[in-house]
Amino acid sequence: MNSYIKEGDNPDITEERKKASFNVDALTTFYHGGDKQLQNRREVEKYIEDHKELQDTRPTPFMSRDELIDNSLRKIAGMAKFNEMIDMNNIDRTTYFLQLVHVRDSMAFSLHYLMFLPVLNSQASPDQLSEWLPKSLSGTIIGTYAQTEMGHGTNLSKLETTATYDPKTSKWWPGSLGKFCNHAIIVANLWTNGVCEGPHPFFVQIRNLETHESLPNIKLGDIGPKLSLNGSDNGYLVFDHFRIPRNNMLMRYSKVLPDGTYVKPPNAKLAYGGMVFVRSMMVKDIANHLANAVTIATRYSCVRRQGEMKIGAGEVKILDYQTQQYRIFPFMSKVFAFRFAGQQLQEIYKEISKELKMGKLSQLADIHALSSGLKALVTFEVQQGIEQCRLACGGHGFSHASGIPELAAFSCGSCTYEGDNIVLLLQVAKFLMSNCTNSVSSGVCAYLQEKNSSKSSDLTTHQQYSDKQIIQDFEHVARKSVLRAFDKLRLTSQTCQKHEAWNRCSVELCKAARWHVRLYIVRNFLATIAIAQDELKPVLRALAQLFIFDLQVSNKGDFLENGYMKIQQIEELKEGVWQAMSTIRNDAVSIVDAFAIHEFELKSVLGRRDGNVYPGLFEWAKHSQLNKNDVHPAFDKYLAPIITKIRSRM
Ligand SMILES: CCCCCCCC/C=C\CCCCCC(=O)SCCNC(=O)CCNC(=O)[C@H](O)C(C)(C)COP(=O)(O)OP(=O)(O)OC[C@H]1O[C@@H](n2cnc3c(N)ncnc32)[C@H](O)[C@@H]1OP(=O)(O)O
Ligand SMILES: Cc1cc2nc3c(=O)[nH]c(=O)nc-3n(C[C@H](O)[C@H](O)[C@H](O)COP(=O)(O)OP(=O)(O)OC[C@H]3O[C@@H](n4cnc5c(N)ncnc54)[C@H](O)[C@@H]3O)c2cc1C
Repeated sequence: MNSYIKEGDNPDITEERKKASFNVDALTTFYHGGDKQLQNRREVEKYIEDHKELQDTRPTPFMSRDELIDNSLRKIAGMAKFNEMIDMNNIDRTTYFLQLVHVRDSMAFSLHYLMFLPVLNSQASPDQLSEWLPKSLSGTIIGTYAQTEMGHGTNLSKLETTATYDPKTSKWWPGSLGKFCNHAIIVANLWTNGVCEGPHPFFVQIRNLETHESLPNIKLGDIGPKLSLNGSDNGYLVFDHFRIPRNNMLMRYSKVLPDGTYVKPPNAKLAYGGMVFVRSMMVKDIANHLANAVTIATRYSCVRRQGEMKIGAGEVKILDYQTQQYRIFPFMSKVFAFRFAGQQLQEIYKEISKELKMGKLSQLADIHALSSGLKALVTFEVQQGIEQCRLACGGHGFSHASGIPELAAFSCGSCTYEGDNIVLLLQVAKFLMSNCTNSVSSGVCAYLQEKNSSKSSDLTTHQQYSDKQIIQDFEHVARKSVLRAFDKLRLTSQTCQKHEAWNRCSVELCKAARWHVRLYIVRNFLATIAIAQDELKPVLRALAQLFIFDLQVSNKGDFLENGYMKIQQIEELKEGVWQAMSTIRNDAVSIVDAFAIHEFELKSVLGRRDGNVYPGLFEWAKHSQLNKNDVHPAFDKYLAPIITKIRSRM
């Protein structure tokens, strides 16, 4: 019996659950990475269900900004009582606990956990750690990561905040900076002995630890309402010749000696490690936001009946329209593709950061390129997918009752923070160009050196399209795109300066970077489902085929070029798309059930597990302040006098 089926559920959604062709719990375990991860999730969910002080007092879309901040801090204060759930030895459970308490409200301490602690941990010297880490873990030190300025976020080399050894700019954007944190890791250009040594991180106290007032020569404030994340006080910080001790420069890798001598790090970019960490963590997390949106759109599409396919036969579930399936299912498949890529990226990051800690830097460029590429491509695709899921829900999708507007607003920030996506794709392109010049490329770039690649695809039918053939075809397209950009850059560089040539080729370079990342995702998706248990292979294969075939059909020009594929082969791939969607249709609700997203996270009337949407919408509307009185006071105040005057003249 499917554990998702319960008494009182909407009959349409129950009918869907009875169609499942696979074991939902088995897919949940596979999707979440095993029993231990699942147990972590269940513990956290039960814990929060049992502790009201960790829950929202009312749906957050009805809250003002002050209420959001209050709600966020109340839950943080509540969490402080439950520090048994903050276990640095069980990061997965701790991260989920933080995420399920705050969901998409972005709590006032996001940056403390997401960047301040990791950067301190990785950039501070052992002595600095022993002094600052215990207070930072206990919460007496609350920090943020303040790198971006009003005038500079991307171009770190031109940061105007200077840290002059013994010698005015504003930091702008950092989360929690405005009102709540009392410390910050400040990234500033270091000047010592009259030389600029580039961006470096500094540990800076910014508020009085007793009164919490801004320290002298520091101005702090909130930057104002944003598209989302309004539960966080993204702020500004103005330094005016603020002095800090030499020892407040994080000195694990580089140092300034008492006489001002600068000791170089093994690699200047080790100082950027915090950004690589967050980019590596973000991908799996942002894929989960797409999983939320796909869950909402899929479940709602099974309880929403609209229009008759056959006159007189009664209105159909909108998920029976092929167009509705095509709006949702490709993004359902992307949830798996991006989650598996994000999972793999976190594993790679963990391995490489161990090597970096031991001073082995050979993989630094690789992890920078991989984390930048996946962050740039996945955040953009997720933003597109959440919007399609909103559109799939029609008018109710536009209401905060659906949960989708909050998801859309939250996810789109990820295309900008932690590095603008275009800027990061250009970083991947730099990495690729340098691998084009290498005589031998290893790892993720080995395909660039393939000299005897096939001149045409040997795809026959989509049923027989093997993993090997798929990867060969994607390697062909990615290699062609990268080498075309390389040749364009080489030729352009013969007619103008290097930086101008780079700019004139930058669109092609971004296209090449995207194909490189897509190849990585496709390869990883196929490898991941190859190790799944047999009973899950059919549904996972259908999802992988949908992801891959739709990607090829949507970019058919790249596959048709130079006759690599024939139009008949593209038509064959289209058939594969329709076939995959038809296979997925009967399992759609069970696939999203397998994401096992708790109602606290989904925050959606349309996507609720029981499918009882319409009664739920009325319950939701009762929270509106406008419904406190039948006649709104503003009517009596402004409109009634005018209407009375008009009537008196009639
Ligand atoms: C659990 C997950 C939770 C997810 C979220 C939860 C919700 C929380 C809500 C909100 C959180 C928001 C957090 C956001 C925090 C921030 O936004 S922090 C600020 C982020 N800022 C950036 O990312 C700035 C982007 N700009 C840059 O990184 C650099 O300026 C640049 C890469 C664009 C350019 O670097 P630059 O040094 O100026 O010049 P280049 O010549 O391009 O690079 C020189 C060489 O250095 C290599 N490199 C560059 N960056 C890195 C790096 N990070 N790591 C390693 N190597 C790097 C680059 O490849 C060049 O190498 P070569 O010389 O060998 O080619
Ligand atoms: C929700 C949110 C939270 C944030 N939290 C923090 C935080 O906690 N700490 C922190 O330090 N920062 C934070 N930031 C700032 C964020 O990191 C920057 O906004 C981001 O790095 C982009 O930099 P920018 O704003 O300077 O954009 P810009 O670089 O000004 O981007 C504007 C446009 O210029 C283009 N562009 C810029 N440079 C180039 C180039 N070299 N080549 C081609 N095109 C280019 C971009 O592609 C983009 O289209 C946050 C931002 C947001 C939205």
